[in-house]
Amino acid sequence: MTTPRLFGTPLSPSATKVMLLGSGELGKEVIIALQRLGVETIAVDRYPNAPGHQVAHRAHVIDMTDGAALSALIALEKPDLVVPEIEAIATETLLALEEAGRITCIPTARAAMLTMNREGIRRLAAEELGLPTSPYRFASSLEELQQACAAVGFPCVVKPVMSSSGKGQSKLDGAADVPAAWEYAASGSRVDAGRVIAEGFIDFDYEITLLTVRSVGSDGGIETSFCEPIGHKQVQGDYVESWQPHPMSPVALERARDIAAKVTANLGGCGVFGVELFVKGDAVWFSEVSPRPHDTGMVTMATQVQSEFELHAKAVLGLPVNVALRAPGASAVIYGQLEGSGIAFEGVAEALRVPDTDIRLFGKPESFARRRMGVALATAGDVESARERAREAAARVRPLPFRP
Ligand SMILES: Nc1ncnc2c1ncn2[C@@H]1O[C@H](COP(=O)(O)OP(=O)(O)OP(=O)(O)O)[C@@H](O)[C@H]1O
Ligand SMILES: NCC(=O)N[C@@H]1O[C@H](COP(=O)([O-])[O-])[C@@H](O)[C@H]1O
Ligand SMILES: [Mg+2]
Repeated sequence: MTTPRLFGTPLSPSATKVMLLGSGELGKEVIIALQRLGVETIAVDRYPNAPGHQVAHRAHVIDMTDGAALSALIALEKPDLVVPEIEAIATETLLALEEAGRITCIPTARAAMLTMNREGIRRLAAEELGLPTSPYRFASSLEELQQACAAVGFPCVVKPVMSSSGKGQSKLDGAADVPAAWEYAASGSRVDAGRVIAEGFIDFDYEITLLTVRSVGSDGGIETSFCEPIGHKQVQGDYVESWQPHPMSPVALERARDIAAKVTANLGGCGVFGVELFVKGDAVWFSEVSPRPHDTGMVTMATQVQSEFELHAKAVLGLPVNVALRAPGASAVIYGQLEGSGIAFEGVAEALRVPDTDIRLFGKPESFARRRMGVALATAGDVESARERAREAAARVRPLPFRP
C-alpha cells in the first residue's frame, strides 16, 4: 500500500487528491476532515447536489456501477486515493485499476469487492476465517429460498445480497412468509435483483458496531485500534439511534475485538472499518463489516476526540490516530417524513436548546418518508441521559414542504 507522504496545496500541481465514490452524509464528513488537512477533494455520486458534492472542491455525477464511466473519471481526475463510500460500485473495475498500479483504493479494492456482496464477506468470515455467524444459505430463486429458509430454520432474515440500510430486508416467521420476502428482496436490491441470503435469526441481547482503525504506526507497520463499542437500535434494518460506550462483559469485549482484528487484517489496507456484531451474554457473532465509516458511528462526532470521519481521513493518509472517548453520547436519526424536493426544517433552534446537543442536516435535495436527512447528537454524564437528549432534539426538528 502506498500513502502520500507529501501534503500539497489544493488546486495546484502539488495537491494531494482524494476521490470519494459516494458522497452522502458519511462522505460529506470525510471530505470536511480531508479539507482540514489541505487535501483536494473530488466528490462523486449518482445524483446532483449530494451532501458531499456541496463541500468538495469538485463534484461529478456518474453511474458508479458503470465500470467504463468510473474508469474514465479516474483517468480524468488522477486521484492519489480512491475512497469508496457506498457498496454499489463497479468494484471489479477498482480491482483491475489497483492491480495495474493505477489507483490506491481504500482500504483495498478486494475489501470493497468482498463487502459489496453479502456472499463475499459472509463466506470469507464464516468459511475462511472460521468466525461465528448466524447460520446462512444463499438462494437465486423462490424455490431455492424456500429450501434455504427451511435449512436455516424460522425465524430467519432474508436480504438481497447487494443492499444496505435494511433495503429489501424482511424477517420471516414461517414458510408462508417466503414468497413475500422474495418479492420484497428483489425490489430492495441496489444492483443484482436475483440473489438473496437467508440468515437464521439471532436472538441477541444487544448489537454493536466496533469501529476498528488500521493506521500506520511509528515503526511504519500497521496498527489496529478499537473505538469504544457503539450500541444501536435498528428499525426495519435501518439504524434509528446509536450510543457510545455500550457496556460489555470483559469476555464479550475481548471476543468482539478478536473477531474485528481478524476480519480487518484479512481485508487489509488502512482506514476505519465498522464491524457489526451481535452479542448474547458472552457469545459474539459477526454480522457484517463496512470497510469505511459506519452510519451508527455518526455518534463519534459528539463522543470522541477524533470522529470516525477524522480517523478515516487520517488513517488513509498514513497519519497517526487517536481513538479516545471524550464523553458518553448518543445520536438519533432525523427522517424526511415527507416526500418532496427542497424541503425545509423547523424547530432547529428548539432542538439545540436541549442541553449538550448538536445537529447535522445533510442537505439532501430530495426527501422521502424514510430517507435519513439529518441526525441529532448529544453528550451527557451517562449514555441513557444522552439518548434521551438526542431523541428529544431529533423530535424537535420537523421537516415540512417549502412554500415561498
Ligand atoms: N441474522 C439476524 N438476526 C437478527 N437480527 C438481524 C439479523 N440480520 C440482520 N438483523 C437486524 O437487521 C439489522 C440490519 O441488518 P444488516 O446490517 O445485515 O443490513 P444492512 O442492509 O447491511 O444495513 P446497514 O447497511 O445499515 O448496515 C441488523 O443491524 C440487525 O438489527
Ligand atoms: N448504511 C449505509 C449508509 O448509511 N450510507 C450512507 O447513506 C448514504 C446514502 O443515503 P441515501 O440512500 O439517502 O442516498 C451513503 O452515501 C452513505 O453516506
Ligand atoms: Mg448492517
